Amino acid sequence: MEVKKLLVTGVEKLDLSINSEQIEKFLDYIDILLKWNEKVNLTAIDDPQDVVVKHFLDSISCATVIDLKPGDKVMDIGTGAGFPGIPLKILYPEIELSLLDSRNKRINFLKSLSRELDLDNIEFIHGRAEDYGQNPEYRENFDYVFARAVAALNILNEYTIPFLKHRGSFISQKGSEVKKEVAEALSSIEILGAEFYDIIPIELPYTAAERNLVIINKVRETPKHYPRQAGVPKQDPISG
Ligand SMILES: C[S@@+](CC[C@H](N)C(=O)[O-])C[C@H]1O[C@@H](n2cnc3c(N)ncnc32)[C@H](O)[C@@H]1O
Repeated sequence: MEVKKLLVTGVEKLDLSINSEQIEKFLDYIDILLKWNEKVNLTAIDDPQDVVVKHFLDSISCATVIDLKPGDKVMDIGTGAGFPGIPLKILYPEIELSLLDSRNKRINFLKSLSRELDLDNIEFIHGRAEDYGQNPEYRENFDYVFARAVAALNILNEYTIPFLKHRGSFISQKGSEVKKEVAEALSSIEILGAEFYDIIPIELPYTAAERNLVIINKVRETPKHYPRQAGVPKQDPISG
């Protein structure tokens, strides 16, 4: 199927809507991503149709379980080439998006991409989730946090939950191992001041891959000593 048609019908199948300006931005995103990818390692996916399904539709599928409103503060941790943050920003231009990644080459790509796509109200942060999670400007400050393909959920919780405001949500995209990951992450969710809410299976159009969204809600302040120093959550995940 033609790339544009794949995008438009895929968005419709997810019950979301898209206008012609947004379609153009997604198509430009493909060109810019694949051009940069020849020089900077951004993604293993280099076929435009796969970019639409595995990056764009997978990213925006997050919006099927939440109601993103103008002014919502959204953090994407380990955003890489902008997933899921940038596709969500294209579809919901009035959110305030922060993109964080520990690799500066990826942050530079995102700055250039955002200029070319004319996206505003995006903050670019080069650094580690563990460091910024202790920074009072960012801690307990976001309505939604996303982090796709960054770590197992018990590790990811320590990267993400400290950023959430009271009643904010961490939406985690997971594959077929979701139940096992959630079971292993329940104690970290509780310790970090959140509550497991639900696992929602997603039918991602044009693929048989199993996709799920895990919803975790912040209910208390995160204890001050979390997140621990950079590297520690991965070496020694919270268990219980
Ligand atoms: C496999 S990539 C996934 C990128 C993107 N989220 C996606 O789904 O395509 C993981 C990204 O997380 C970043 N990352 C891993 N651990 C991190 C940490 N502790 N703090 C900030 N970024 C991190 C890496 O630099 C990398 O860009």
